[in-house]
Amino acid sequence: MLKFIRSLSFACSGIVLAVRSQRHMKIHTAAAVAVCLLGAFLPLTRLEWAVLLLTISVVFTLEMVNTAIEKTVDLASPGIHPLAKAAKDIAAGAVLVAACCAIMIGLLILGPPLWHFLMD
Ligand SMILES: Nc1ncnc2c1ncn2[C@@H]1O[C@H](COP(=O)(O)OP(=O)(O)OP(=O)(O)O)[C@@H](O)[C@H]1O
Repeated sequence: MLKFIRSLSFACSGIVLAVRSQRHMKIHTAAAVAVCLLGAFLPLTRLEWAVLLLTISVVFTLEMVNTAIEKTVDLASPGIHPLAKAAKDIAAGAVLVAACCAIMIGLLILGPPLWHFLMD
């Protein structure tokens, strides 16, 4: 049990470190808070909330994995290397794919009820 709590605290400090040190994590956090606040004012179904939360978690997870890959590459290959570039660019590309899909999902779910709310 004590080992589990220790592992949990290391994982939590990893989240805090990622949010504090990574500009993109701050942007994702601000976007996630804005989406949740907006969602709280709109009549969303449980399924829509589930999709929004899943989407937010995918973006956060990929950004943290991207950061971990960047740090591992910097440690393993401090000099310039084409494989280091490929690893970092592919990891960053994964975040970009998730972020673009998240924007589209957000528009699909929040767009119509927000439109009704503003037009009524
Ligand atoms: N060791 C390296 N060898 C070759 N190219 C690299 C190397 N390190 C970084 N690059 C190139 O420079 C780009 C920027 O790398 P950097 O480590 O600054 O990440 P970043 O995208 O600025 O991330 P962040 O701002 O989140 O720290 C990479 O995407 C890659 O194309």
